[in-house]
Amino acid sequence: MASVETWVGFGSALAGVGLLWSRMPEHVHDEARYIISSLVPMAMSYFNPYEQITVSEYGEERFRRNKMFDAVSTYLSRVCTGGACKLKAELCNNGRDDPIVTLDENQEVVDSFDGARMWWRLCPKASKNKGAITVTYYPGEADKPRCFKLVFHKRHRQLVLNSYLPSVVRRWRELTAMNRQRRLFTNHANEAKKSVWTSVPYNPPATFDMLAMDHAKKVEIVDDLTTFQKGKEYHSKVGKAWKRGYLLHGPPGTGKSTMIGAMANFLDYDVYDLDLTSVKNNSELRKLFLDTTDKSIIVIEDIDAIEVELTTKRKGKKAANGDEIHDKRMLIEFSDKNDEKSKVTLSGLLSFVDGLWSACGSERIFMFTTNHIDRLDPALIRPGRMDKHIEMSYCRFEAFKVLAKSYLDITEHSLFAEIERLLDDTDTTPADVANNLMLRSKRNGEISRLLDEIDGAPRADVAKWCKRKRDTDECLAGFVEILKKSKMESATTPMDSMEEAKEERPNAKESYKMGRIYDENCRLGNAS
Ligand SMILES: Nc1ncnc2c1ncn2[C@@H]1O[C@H](COP(=O)(O)OP(=O)(O)OP(=O)(O)O)[C@@H](O)[C@H]1O
Ligand SMILES: [Mg+2]
Repeated sequence: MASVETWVGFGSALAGVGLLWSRMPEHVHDEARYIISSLVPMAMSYFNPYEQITVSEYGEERFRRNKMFDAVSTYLSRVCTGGACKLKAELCNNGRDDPIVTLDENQEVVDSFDGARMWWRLCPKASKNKGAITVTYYPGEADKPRCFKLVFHKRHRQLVLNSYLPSVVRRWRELTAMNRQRRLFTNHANEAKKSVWTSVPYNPPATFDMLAMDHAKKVEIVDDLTTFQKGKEYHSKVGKAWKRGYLLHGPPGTGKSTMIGAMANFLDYDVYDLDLTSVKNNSELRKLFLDTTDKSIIVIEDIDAIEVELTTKRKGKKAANGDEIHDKRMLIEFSDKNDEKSKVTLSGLLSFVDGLWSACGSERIFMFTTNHIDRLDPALIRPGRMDKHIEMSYCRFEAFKVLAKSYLDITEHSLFAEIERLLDDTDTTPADVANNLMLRSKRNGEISRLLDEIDGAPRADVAKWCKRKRDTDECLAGFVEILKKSKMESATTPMDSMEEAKEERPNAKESYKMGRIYDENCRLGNAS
């Protein structure tokens, strides 16, 4: 009976509040609604005993990837997938047969730490404003990136912040050190037209031992790299960013790319091969640089071709005033410059090499390669800009001996003296020499005959057998003939016409570069 009275009293009180509400002026309604809406979450959080931490894939400013996200992802996939029923498996191209298994989106897993329970969930990418039209500076910015949500009891807040999360990061570092796979990254435009890195496992076969070049120069480079790698304290003592810049220059086929592979092997660093043609502007370039990791080599190949593009922008005014433009590639690029779509500038690039931004990150090596050092902007080659200029040159006898050892497994031969003389008289690249010391195409028929003869034997055995059978004398004699021919040709071709021919006929690589620039212009709608 008493309870019925209570309900009746409660009903009349509600009716009274309703009447009061309807009599109140409109602005009081708004005020009251505001107070209620701010009180509700407070009341809810008072009664809710759980707290939540979000670990987003990208930082708030969407500028760089959140390493904590990677740490949590690796940690959970190694430690907590036991109780999960929705997983994702991926086979990495690293030669291993065991797939990498990670949590699928919206799958919740439970971890325990020091007696406390932690609930983790991977939330998918979501649109910030469903149905609404959002105008953003960057395409794709309207999306909320993927994130991990960690839920735990309020009383474990200090434990989570001071012990649990640091232990997740520590475990992540241990796991990545244990399963480290060197990677080769390259940038390309994603579906949102932003340049992003993608990577593949990277195990270059090149080492310094097989690199054909002047021995003293090789030792100097190896010493330089060793000093750099051990230079953490030295760099912080002298207040210098822990980075080093190399400019590799020399004709095509002299081993510049091979040298990068050898350096990556020697230092055990990742390689970032930066393709400037797919970077829209300086801010995109900055984001790419910030997304690189420590202990890495950042490579810009053929800087002369790209640099034409960059310097044209700087020299654009001069050219617009009517100066003659001699370089064909410059003309192609010039049309691009005028519409201001591409705004990567040389100064933007250099700010990472030795400018303000170079201090972001440590233990990084910048490598620029070029076939034409004489075509580079003086700003790029001025003293102190790149720490070391390394010239990769034509193959002389010392370098030849390295190749003979690698390809033919010999250190002495009666033809060596003649080869030494001929190499001094001709400009033969190590790539040409290597090519001539390999099983040449005219022997392909011979190989297939041998394969037929020993039908059924395992391929590896056949290959070994063929290699043993290879006639070193014949190979070297053939090489001597090629060198003699090339010496005769260079003696009969007047120097001037050789230079002209070089200028007029771009080699395959230059055509490729021109094609790449042309394609880029087509993409931007500038091709004429
Ligand atoms: N110095 C060298 N030592 C050993 N091998 C070499 C050397 N130079 C070239 N080679 C051989 O020639 C091939 C091509 O060389 P590489 O790509 O390194 O030349 P590059 O200087 O980078 O040429 P480009 O200027 O065209 O990029 C290599 O795969 C390697 O087998
Ligand atoms: Mg190269």
